Amino acid sequence: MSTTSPEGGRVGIAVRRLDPGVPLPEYAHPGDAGADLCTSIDVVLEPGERATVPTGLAIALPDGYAAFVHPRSGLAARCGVTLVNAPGTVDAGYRGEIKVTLINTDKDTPVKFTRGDRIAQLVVQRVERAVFTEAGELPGSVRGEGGFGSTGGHAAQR
Ligand SMILES: O=c1ccn([C@H]2C[C@H](O)[C@@H](COP(=O)(O)OP(=O)(O)OP(=O)(O)O)O2)c(=O)[nH]1
Ligand SMILES: [Mg+2]
Repeated sequence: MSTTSPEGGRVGIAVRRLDPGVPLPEYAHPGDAGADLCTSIDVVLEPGERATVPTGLAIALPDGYAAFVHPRSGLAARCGVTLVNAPGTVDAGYRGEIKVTLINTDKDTPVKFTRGDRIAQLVVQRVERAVFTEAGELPGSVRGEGGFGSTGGHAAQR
């Protein structure tokens, strides 16, 4: 099966279930950018704890694509659960299991996930490969070297 043949205008991605009971990534609505990923295990995150959680899935992305593991905003807002490495990058050549490194940022409340719960979302994107060429000087720009808050307006400074 080709991973590059578009299906209904979408890119086709081969998915291997390492755990036969887990669902494939699924878009909850038409037009969603992220397809939900589920945990293949039961896991409890104590306050402040992180864990790398298996999804039971491996994928083969076509060359020129990458997939990014993003947090779910509902989990972040309701429970304080996010990803340590948001967004996680899944390379086109990666054939291992997709894993999700969750952290419970809440100070008091443990969060329990049961096998099959949606824990993150996968955004598939085309990506450019760059050629990095050393240069003694860079072309000028309006921003120049200003960064890291150079435009001001940070709450902590008020
Ligand atoms: O949230 C994530 C992030 C990465 N990966 C997998 C896919 C990716 O292709 C591989 C390597 O990720 P990354 O390059 O971010 O990690 P690294 O620490 O640089 O490892 P490596 O030395 O293997 O590149 O790990 C996941 O399953 N989930
Ligand atoms: Mg890497």
